[in-house]
Amino acid sequence: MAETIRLTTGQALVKFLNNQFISVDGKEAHFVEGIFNIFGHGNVLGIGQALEQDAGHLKVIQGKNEQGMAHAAIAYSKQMLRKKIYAVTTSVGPGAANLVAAAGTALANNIPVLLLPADTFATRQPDPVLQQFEQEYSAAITTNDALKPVSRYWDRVVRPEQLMSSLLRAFEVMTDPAKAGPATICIAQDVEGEAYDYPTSFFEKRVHYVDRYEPTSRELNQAVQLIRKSRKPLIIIGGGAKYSEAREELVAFSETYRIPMVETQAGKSTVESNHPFNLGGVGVTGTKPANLAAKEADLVIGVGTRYTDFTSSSKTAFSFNNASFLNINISRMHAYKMDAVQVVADARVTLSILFGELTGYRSKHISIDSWKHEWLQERERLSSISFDREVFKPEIEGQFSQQLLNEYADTLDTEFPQTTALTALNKALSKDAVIVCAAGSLPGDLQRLWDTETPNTYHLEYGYSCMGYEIAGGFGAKLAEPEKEVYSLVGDGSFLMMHSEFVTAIQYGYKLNVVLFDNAGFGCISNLQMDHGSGSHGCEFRTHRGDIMNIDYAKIAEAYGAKVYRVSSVEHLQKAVEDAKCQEVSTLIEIKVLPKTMTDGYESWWNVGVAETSNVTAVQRAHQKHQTKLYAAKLY
Ligand SMILES: Cc1ncc(C[n+]2csc(CCOP(=O)(O)OP(=O)(O)O)c2C)c(N)n1
Ligand SMILES: O=C1C[C@@H](O)[C@H](O)[C@@H](O)C1=O
Ligand SMILES: [Mg+2]
Repeated sequence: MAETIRLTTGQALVKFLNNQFISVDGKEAHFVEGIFNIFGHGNVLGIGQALEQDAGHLKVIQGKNEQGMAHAAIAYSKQMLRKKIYAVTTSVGPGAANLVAAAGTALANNIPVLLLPADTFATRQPDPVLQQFEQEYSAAITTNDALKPVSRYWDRVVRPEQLMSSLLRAFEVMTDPAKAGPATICIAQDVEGEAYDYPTSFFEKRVHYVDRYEPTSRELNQAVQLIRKSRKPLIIIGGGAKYSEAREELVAFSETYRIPMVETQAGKSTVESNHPFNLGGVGVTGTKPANLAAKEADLVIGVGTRYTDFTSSSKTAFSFNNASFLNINISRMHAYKMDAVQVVADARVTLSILFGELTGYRSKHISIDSWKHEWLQERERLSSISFDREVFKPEIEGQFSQQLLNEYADTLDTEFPQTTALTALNKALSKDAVIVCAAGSLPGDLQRLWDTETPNTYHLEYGYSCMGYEIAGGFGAKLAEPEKEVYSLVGDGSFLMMHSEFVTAIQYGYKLNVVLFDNAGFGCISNLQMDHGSGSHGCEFRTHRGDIMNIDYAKIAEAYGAKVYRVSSVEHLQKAVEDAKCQEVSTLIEIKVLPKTMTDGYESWWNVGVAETSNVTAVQRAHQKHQTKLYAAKLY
C-alpha cells in the first residue's frame, strides 16, 4: 500500500506548490515564489486555512483587486523571464470574474500564471449560494466558465483527488515555453476544505526542465539557403528572443553578417538601443529607420515574434511580393505565419548554430548608418519641443485648434509636451531602472523614443494592452527585482481604470515609482477618432458643463502614503526624479502634459474598422483611404 498523507484539497495544493522546481540551463530554482490572495467565503476556509497553517516558502500577499493582483503576478513572471511564478487565489463569483481580463493579458503575452478561482459547491446542497447565478439550461455553468477562452489550460476540481492530475497538467503547460500561459484550476468551495489520503509521492520534489530545442538539419539547411541568397535581410527581435536570452547571439549574428535589427514591444531591451545596427521599434509604433528597413528587406528573420498587427503595420510593413520570411520560434503556430520557412526551435541555440553555417556571407545593406543617424536627429527634435500660445503645431497635427490647446494649457497649468517630458525622464533615470507600461499613447512613444542600455529593463505589456496593468505590473516587476528602481509609466485614463495595487506595494514596503502623464483624456483614442474623420467625441475628460477636468492625482497618492511631486517642466521633472531616487517609500510624479503632443506614425499604417457610410465627408474620405491601404496589404 502506497504511503499516504491526509490533507484537505487546499492543504495539498499548497504543499504541492512548495515542491515544484524549474531547471533552465542547468540552474534549478523554486518555480512558485508566492501566492496572491483576496479571500471570500469561496476560498478563505479552504486555501486560506491551508496558507495560514503552513505556507512553506510561499510569500503570501493580499491583493486589492483580483485583476490587479493577477496583473502583478503576470508582471512578476514576465520580469523573471517566465522562470518563476506567483499563484493567485480568489473567491467565487465576482472575485473569479475579475480574473478574466488578467487571464487574457497572460494569454496574449504567453506568460505563465496559476489562477485558482473558487467555484460553486460540488455537492450543490446549498444552491444557489451567494454569488452563484442560475442558468435555466444547465446547473453546470458557473462564472468560471468565462475563464475558458482566456486560459491555456482550464480545469474544474470537484473531488479532492482530481487535484493531482489537474496540477500536473497545469505545471506542464506553464513550464513549456511553446505553450506558456495562464493555467486556471477552479476548485469547488466545499472541496477546498475536504480531506483525502493523498499519496506522499505526489508531494516529492518535481523538477520541470526547460530544454533548448535545436533545429533539425532540414530546418537549418533551408534557413542557411534563404539567408545566403538574400541581399537585404532584417532581424525582428520578438519577445521570444528576450525570453530565450539571445542577446549575445543576436548581436554577433547582426554584426558579423551586417544585418539590421528591429524590435517589437516584447523584444525591446534584449539588445541595447545604442547598438549601431539596432534600428528600434518596428511597425505601427515604430521608428522611421526600422520601418524603412522593413520595406526594403528581401528576407525577414522573425526571431520569437508572433507578428501582431502593430509589428507588421497590419501586414503592410513589408514588401510581400519580394520578401521571404524565416521564422525562428519555439511555437509552431507562430512559426507558420507569413508563409515563412519555419524553424521550430529555441532562438538562442538556433542563432548560435546558424552563425557557424554562414561564414563568408555579408548583406548588401548600405543605409544602416544614415538611417540611424537621421533617427537620432529626429529623436533630438522630439526631445526639445516647446509650446507656443500663438502658433503651435503639435505632433498630432490639425486636430485641436490653437484655442483648444491654449484651453488645456490654462486649465492644466502646463506647457509640457509629452515627447519632451518622456525623453527627459529617460535621461534622468538610472540605466538599470525598469519601466513598466501597457496602454494609451505612452507605448508608442516608448517604442520609438525610450533608450534602453540594460537588458530586460523595458517591460511593456502590449499583447493585450490592458489599461490598469501599469501600476499592478510595476508592483510585480518590483517583486521580481527588488534591488532596482521600478517606474510605472501610466496615462491618466489607465490610472483611473485601476491603481489598486499601488496600495499593496505601499502596504508591503515595496518601493514603486509611478509616473503619471495627465492629458485629461483618452488621448490616443481621441487621436484615432479624429484621424479617421470624426470629431472629438467622448475621449476628453470634461465635466457635464463642458469644462476640462483638472484632477489632483498627486493628492490621491499622498493619501495612500506615497511621496508625491507635481511637475510641468524638464527642470522640475529632473529634480523630482532625483529626489524620488532618495526616497524609501513609493512615489508618484504627476506630469501634466498637453494633448496631441505624443509622437505620430512613421511610415506605418494600422487597420482599424472605419465607418463605411457616413454623412460626414471626412469619414467618407477616411474610409476610402482605408480601402486603398487595405488593397496593398497581405491578406493573411
Ligand atoms: C482595459 C482596457 N479598456 C479599454 C482600452 C482601450 N483604450 C486604449 S488606450 C485608451 C485610453 C488611454 O488613456 P490614457 O491612459 O489617459 O492614455 P493617453 O492615450 O491619454 O496617453 C483606451 C480607452 C484598453 N486598452 N484597455
Ligand atoms: O486601442 C488602443 C489604441 C492604442 O494606441 C493603445 O496603445 C492601446 O492601449 C489600445 O488599446
Ligand atoms: Mg490620457
